[in-house]
Amino acid sequence: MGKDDKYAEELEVAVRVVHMACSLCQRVQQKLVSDNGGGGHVKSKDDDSPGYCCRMSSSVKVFIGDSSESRVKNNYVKDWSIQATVSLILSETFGSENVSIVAEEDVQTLSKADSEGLLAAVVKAVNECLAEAPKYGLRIPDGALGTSQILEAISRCNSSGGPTGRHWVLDPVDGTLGFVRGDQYAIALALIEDGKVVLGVLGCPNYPLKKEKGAGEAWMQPLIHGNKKLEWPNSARQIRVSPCVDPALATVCEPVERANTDQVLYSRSRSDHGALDAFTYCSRRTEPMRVHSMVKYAAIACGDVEIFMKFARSGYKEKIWDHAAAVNIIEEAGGVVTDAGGLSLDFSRGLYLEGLDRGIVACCGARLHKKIIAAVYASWEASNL
Ligand SMILES: Nc1ncnc2c1ncn2[C@@H]1O[C@H](COP(=O)(O)OS(=O)(=O)O)[C@@H](OP(=O)(O)O)[C@H]1O
Ligand SMILES: [Mg+2]
Ligand SMILES: [Mg+2]
Ligand SMILES: [Mg+2]
Repeated sequence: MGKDDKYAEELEVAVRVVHMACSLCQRVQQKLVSDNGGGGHVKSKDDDSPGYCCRMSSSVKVFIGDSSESRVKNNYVKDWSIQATVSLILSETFGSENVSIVAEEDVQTLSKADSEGLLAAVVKAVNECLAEAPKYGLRIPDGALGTSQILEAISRCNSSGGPTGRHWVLDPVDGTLGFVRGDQYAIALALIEDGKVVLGVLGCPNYPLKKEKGAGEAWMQPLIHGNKKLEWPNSARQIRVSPCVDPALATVCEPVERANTDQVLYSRSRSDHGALDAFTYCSRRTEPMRVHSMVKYAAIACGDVEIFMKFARSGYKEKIWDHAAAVNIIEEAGGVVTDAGGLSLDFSRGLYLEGLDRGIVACCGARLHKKIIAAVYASWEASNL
């Protein structure tokens, strides 16, 4: 989160609306986990790619895979609901003509004739969520909202960002698999102005709060379940990245799903060239911390781990909503995030992180980052010999 006064109102609203979204997600996840007896039914993509299955409740069978056809849409009710809620609150606060939103979910599936049930569920969830808004100190539209208003709110999030102007960037729920497993997920809202991320808020309802340190311009605070005085920013405490500069002592944070990461650079670096292996190099001390979602970045920002590297498989283009809020928080907490070539991520070129060199390297500080980039180069060059 940037604390620049220029964005004080935006940050205030972003924190509050992400709180509301967390509250919605917690209700849904608790029900999900209790219905399926603990979330342990979900198989990973590694086990059964691409169409592994998960039982969400006694009556619903869920298929999750890489293609949208195999997703069970019910699981996206919360995503659409959060997207609608954020869109409505931002429009109400700043005026819809001033609000441009880039967000993950589209409205097509929901608008189809056979999606009446889904749409009804979204309308119900949004109205329930909005009813809580005053407790979070947020202004809401008058009266209960109907389907057309909610569809409109979701479809308004159709901006594709770009190099000029202000654009909100939203991932309503990041880490879908973590969510259905009853595990880690995140709600991510950022503001980009003229191509730069100027504030980011990450809601991580299942991430434990423990560290008592910090001095940066990033904060973490416990989730507050809407009461008259939302204790933001009073109950927030500043966070700071780990001071570690030695790769041999650093802990790496990894995705849970190996299918989401390259394994290209990873396996190349493990070939017989005797090359420095960037991955083993920086994970000698402990086992990697494997968590779903942008919580990986949050873990660096608050000093729990030191390194996160993501080298997506070739052909996969990273979307800005999967990184914007988290990158801002790491940087404000003293960390560094670049591509594998050492250049800053470019949020100014639309929906995707265009021009990304191989992948993303996030570290707790510049000194460690420099060493990791050098290690990645060494692995890369050796593997291309
Ligand atoms: N093939 C592939 N390669 C790389 N990245 C992908 C891929 N497919 C999906 N995604 C994006 O990854 C987001 C989830 O990543 P995670 O780090 O949470 O994955 S993991 O659950 O820890 O394995 C996930 O975000 P959400 O859709 O918001 O959950 C996707 O944006
Ligand atoms: Mg995501
Ligand atoms: Mg998402
Ligand atoms: Mg998704």
